[in-house]
Amino acid sequence: MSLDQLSPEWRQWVAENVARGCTAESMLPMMVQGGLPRALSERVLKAVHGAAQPLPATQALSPQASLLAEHAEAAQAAAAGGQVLRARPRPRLGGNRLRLSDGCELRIAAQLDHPQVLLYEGLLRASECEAMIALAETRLTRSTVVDEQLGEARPHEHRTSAGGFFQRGEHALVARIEARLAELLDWPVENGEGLQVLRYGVGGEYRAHFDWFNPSHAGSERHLRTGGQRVGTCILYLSEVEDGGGTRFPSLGLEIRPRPGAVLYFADVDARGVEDPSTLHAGVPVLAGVKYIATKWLRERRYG
Ligand SMILES: O=C(O)CCC(=O)C(=O)O
Ligand SMILES: [Fe+2]
Repeated sequence: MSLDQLSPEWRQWVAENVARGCTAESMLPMMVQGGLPRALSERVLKAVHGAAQPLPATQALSPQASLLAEHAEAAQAAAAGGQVLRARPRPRLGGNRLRLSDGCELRIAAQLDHPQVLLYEGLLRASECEAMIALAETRLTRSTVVDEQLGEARPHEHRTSAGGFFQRGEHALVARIEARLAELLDWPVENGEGLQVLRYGVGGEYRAHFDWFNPSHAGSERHLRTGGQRVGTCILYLSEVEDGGGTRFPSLGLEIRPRPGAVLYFADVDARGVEDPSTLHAGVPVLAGVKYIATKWLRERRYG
């Protein structure tokens, strides 16, 4: 059957959207835009929309709890008249403790539903945090921000950190972290930007900003062309910071304090896939010590 020709991620996407009651007309453009051949997408949609029952999603890929929560959110969005524009990662929500296929054990430390924010502890061991810092140390340069009009990266007084980029899979450790995140968030490795390690000294900060590209800014176009919108952000905390250096969401009154090995995930878009202004966030100034984090932005589609 045509469904067998889809990757597990696409099978699950199809299953969820059929279960949500999305029409073939709304799903087809998203499949084609996501890189599936049109003829195959049409065959799949014909097959699934002809079926009396929604397709069961596989347990292994998505714990039931995660599916239910996501469905409830989508149902709410649909009830509010919203149409699902983009898919987004599906962070694992089931169970206080999670085990990934490479044996990594995590704990869900905090969860917020709107916007979707998850704090997982235990993504990295202490030795892995130290190894990431050591790998990055040789390539740290002054961080930049994207110019709103030109789309170019340039240093800015609002972002006083030093950073170093890693290509996807550049080192075994980088690849291992990427595989864990992909499994934890149920989002393909290929849709992720490379990991970026940031170092903030005392006074270093990243003032309030959005990670999504503002579609109304001229400079966003060239970024959106490759990989589409940023749909999720991962911040991996690599060091113990003596004082300050939290990640703060001013409109939520929420601040996450750095804890080595933990990862903060938040969805940059709401359940319909629309850029979410409540994700405004900042790296607050470091008051004592040094803050190291690794950031990964997840794109709507295959990136690079
Ligand atoms: O430093 C932080 O805690 C936040 C970093 C951040 O927002 C980013 O790199 O986009
Ligand atoms: Fe950010």
